[in-house]
Amino acid sequence: MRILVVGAGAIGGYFGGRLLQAGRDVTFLVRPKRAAELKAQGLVLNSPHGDVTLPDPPTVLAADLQPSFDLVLLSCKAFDLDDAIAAFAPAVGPATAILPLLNGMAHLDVLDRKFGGDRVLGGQCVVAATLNAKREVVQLAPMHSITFGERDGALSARVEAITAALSSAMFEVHASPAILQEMWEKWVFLATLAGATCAMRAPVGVVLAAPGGADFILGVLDECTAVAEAAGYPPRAPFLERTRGMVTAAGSPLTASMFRDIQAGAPIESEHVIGDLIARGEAAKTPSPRLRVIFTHLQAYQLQRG
Ligand SMILES: NC(=O)C1=CN([C@@H]2O[C@H](COP(=O)(O)OP(=O)(O)OC[C@H]3O[C@@H](n4cnc5c(N)ncnc54)[C@H](OP(=O)(O)O)[C@@H]3O)[C@@H](O)[C@H]2O)C=CC1
Ligand SMILES: CC(C)(CO)C(=O)C(=O)O
Repeated sequence: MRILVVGAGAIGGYFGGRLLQAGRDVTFLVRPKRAAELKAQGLVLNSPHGDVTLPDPPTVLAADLQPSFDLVLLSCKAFDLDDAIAAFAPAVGPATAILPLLNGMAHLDVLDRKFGGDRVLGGQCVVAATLNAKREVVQLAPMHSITFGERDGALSARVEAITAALSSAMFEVHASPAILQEMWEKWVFLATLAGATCAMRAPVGVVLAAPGGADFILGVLDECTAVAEAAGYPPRAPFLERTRGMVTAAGSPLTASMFRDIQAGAPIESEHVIGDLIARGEAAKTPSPRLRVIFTHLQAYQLQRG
């Protein structure tokens, strides 16, 4: 299976790197600066599962991209989605499947409009990864999984083929018959975690130690849950139990990738992760007052970045 990984940042570099390490046919669609970095130093993964340097990984620039690939693994940030779509579109043929790993949901509509819903799978990943100053991929915690599936729940032949192609590359792969539900739950978790830790500029444990911290985090979780319910994807009880446990664990160092982006002064996916949730809630007459404050705070950060 020919796999095009769009972007070689934190998650694209991590999952694409593990696939390459496992001998899969992987090419990274990158921009010139990242192409030069990968050429010079290889793709370096620093990970609790073992460090590896993959010298001279296969890369391609948008201008040189030829049809067609079997699978596009989309790993850009939401604010780069339009550019990324323009870049990888030539790689998409009649049988290409597009598997996005972005947080949030709105990218599915954008991909559907451009390529047609039949080509677009649902997907999400769980990993904590970042690029360090040397532009190496650093995995910050052991968890690493990709969950994906047909949005109508079918266990199709291409889902089986993609499962086989992604398997045995160190990370977990789950083919899900309920991928939209899983994406909504991931969104609820991520929006709670990113919203609360970014607004308070502190990991979960520190927020909890502050007066009103637990009420604040659980209030954000309730608001995100209410929006998911209004959208027809009520989070399931085991998910809520697990999530409540994670966001109320005393002393927890847990943060979100958005928190790391703010610490680095980088752009953030505030519209995609928080703004879109508020908008969907308002459309369903489900107000999210805490999320609105968080969103204003995040947009003020974005404005100050210029
Ligand atoms: N980091 C994490 O731990 C997790 C992140 N996520 C989600 O995954 C998504 C990606 O996040 P993350 O990996 O952290 O982001 P990064 O910024 O680390 O990586 C995104 C990469 O996409 C590349 N890119 C953007 N546009 C293009 C383009 N037109 N052509 C080629 N490459 C392009 C960027 O390239 P360039 O270097 O040239 O800018 C960059 O390397 C987000 O939606 C995030 O919320 C989900 C789970 C965990
Ligand atoms: C919550 C987490 C770590 C799970 O993968 C994530 O998606 C993020 O930080 O962006």
